[in-house]
Amino acid sequence: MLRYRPDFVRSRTIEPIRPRLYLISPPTIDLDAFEIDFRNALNGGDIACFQLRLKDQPADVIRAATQRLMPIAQEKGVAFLLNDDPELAAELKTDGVHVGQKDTPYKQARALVGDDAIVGVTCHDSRHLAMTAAEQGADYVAFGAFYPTTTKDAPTRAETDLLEWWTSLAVTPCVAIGGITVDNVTPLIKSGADFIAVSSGVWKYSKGPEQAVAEFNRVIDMSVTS
Ligand SMILES: Cc1ncc(COP(=O)(O)OP(=O)(O)O)c(N)n1
Ligand SMILES: Cc1nc(C(=O)O)sc1CCOP(=O)(O)O
Ligand SMILES: [Mg+2]
Repeated sequence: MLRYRPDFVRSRTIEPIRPRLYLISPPTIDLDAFEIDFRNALNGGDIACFQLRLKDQPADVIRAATQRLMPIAQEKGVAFLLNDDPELAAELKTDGVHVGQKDTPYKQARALVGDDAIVGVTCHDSRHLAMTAAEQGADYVAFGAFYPTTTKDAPTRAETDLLEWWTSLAVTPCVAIGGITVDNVTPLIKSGADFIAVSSGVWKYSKGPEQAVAEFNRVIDMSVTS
């Protein structure tokens, strides 16, 4: 099966890495209205992947959103991941799934979606959780929340030294998440985050999602060259 996969392997070279944007949906959406925002965001510039994170929505709502949005993402080479539910991800043949510490455990999620799919794991601010997830074979580990966020009641705050530590020793890529905006993303880029996960910083950007994605990419390009 063809799967859309960003390069979830970091080679350790002296070249600075260029982090990529990891888009996360709002927790609830009106599908017709969101499709327009989504298309606009995808037109804004480079995006590695998109996570459909419709919290506590019925499976049929998630099915309908996936069937509508996944082809749009894949057409642009953007991997489509489902949050929380590896069984539904397997049924819908998404490119991957993201699981947290209170969701299906990594090994079970992997068994459900198969070896070709992307499986990412929330590791909060924990080195131990990240090492465990990476050893088990996770495609990425996610650290957060780096900044205050109103999207989720995030249980931990992560600091940039965690990214520096992780990227100095691990090859499994790391995702930085939580309250990230175009105005506060630079320290995360400088600390080595491989992926920058953003929800409200794109969907609630004053100039709209297309400009937000363009601006994130501009800041990323500036930060890796300066
Ligand atoms: C990329 C990414 N990182 C972290 C999370 C949070 O997952 P989780 O802790 O399971 O919380 P919910 O998102 O399910 O509320 C994520 N979804 N994506
Ligand atoms: C889904 C999620 N997980 C977090 C964690 O800390 O694990 S923070 C978060 C919210 C991300 O949305 P925004 O970019 O709007 O802050
Ligand atoms: Mg979860």
